[in-house]
Amino acid sequence: MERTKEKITVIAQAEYPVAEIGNITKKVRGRTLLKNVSFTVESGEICGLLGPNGAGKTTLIRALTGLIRPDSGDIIIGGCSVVREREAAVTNVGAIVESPIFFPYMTGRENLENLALLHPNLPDRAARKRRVNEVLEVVRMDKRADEKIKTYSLGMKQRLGIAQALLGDPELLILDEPANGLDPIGIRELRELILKLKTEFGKTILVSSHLLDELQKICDRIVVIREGELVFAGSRNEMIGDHQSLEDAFVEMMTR
Ligand SMILES: Nc1ncnc2c1ncn2[C@@H]1O[C@H](COP(=O)(O)OP(=O)(O)OP(=O)(O)O)[C@@H](O)[C@H]1O
Repeated sequence: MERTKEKITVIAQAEYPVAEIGNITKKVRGRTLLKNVSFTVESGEICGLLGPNGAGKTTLIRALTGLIRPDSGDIIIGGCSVVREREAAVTNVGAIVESPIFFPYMTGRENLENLALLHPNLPDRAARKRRVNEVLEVVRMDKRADEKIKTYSLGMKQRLGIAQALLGDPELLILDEPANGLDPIGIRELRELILKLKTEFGKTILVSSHLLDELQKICDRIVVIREGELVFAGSRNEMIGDHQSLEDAFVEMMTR
């Protein structure tokens, strides 16, 4: 009997998208930043969000994290509406939006323990300490956790940012331009971490970047927006089609 129940839960999880963006429009001072954007992010996938400068990627990510409210349409994350049940919906999301901000004179661990106070599912000190240890290990920052942030490289800060995003064990992890400013070693470490989060921890990840080679290496699906409108949503291989690379396909799509 118990086994049947477990099975049903697993099937149900796999059947529904982790995030459903349904026809969202956002206007600011008469200007349309997002226009009827719809797509889904499926469970366990890495979805790349692409678009030229000013396309609306960060605006879309701000809507997904509940920082701004769409004028129309809805976003459902983990079954909860960001518009109608904002708090419940955003507990299903962990995000780094551009470079994460930490207190430089505190250690990585102290910063995370502070941020863990914001999570309702980490009610006591022992639970917070345990979770902070876990996420530090996942991002391979456990050995440097007791050093001050001001001694960290950008790559280490980005990994700590991902650790912060994982604190609440979210269904959906959103990374806005996480590779910005990283050197090739930092980019490789970040790529390995993102892939590990998918394969070992089953995370669903939405990642925006202008580094199309990187997205080609890690993404299962691609969503492209331009001037606030969706121009493509499909598998990475569908997007590449007959082109040599994702970059070629993207440039062709943008100049068509
Ligand atoms: N609060 C705001 N008020 C007015 N315009 C805004 C506001 N926020 C963003 N914009 C404009 O909306 C457009 C989309 O911005 P957004 O930051 O979402 O683009 P992006 O795709 O993330 O760009 P980039 O790749 O350069 O980071 C830009 O033209 C930007 O100037």
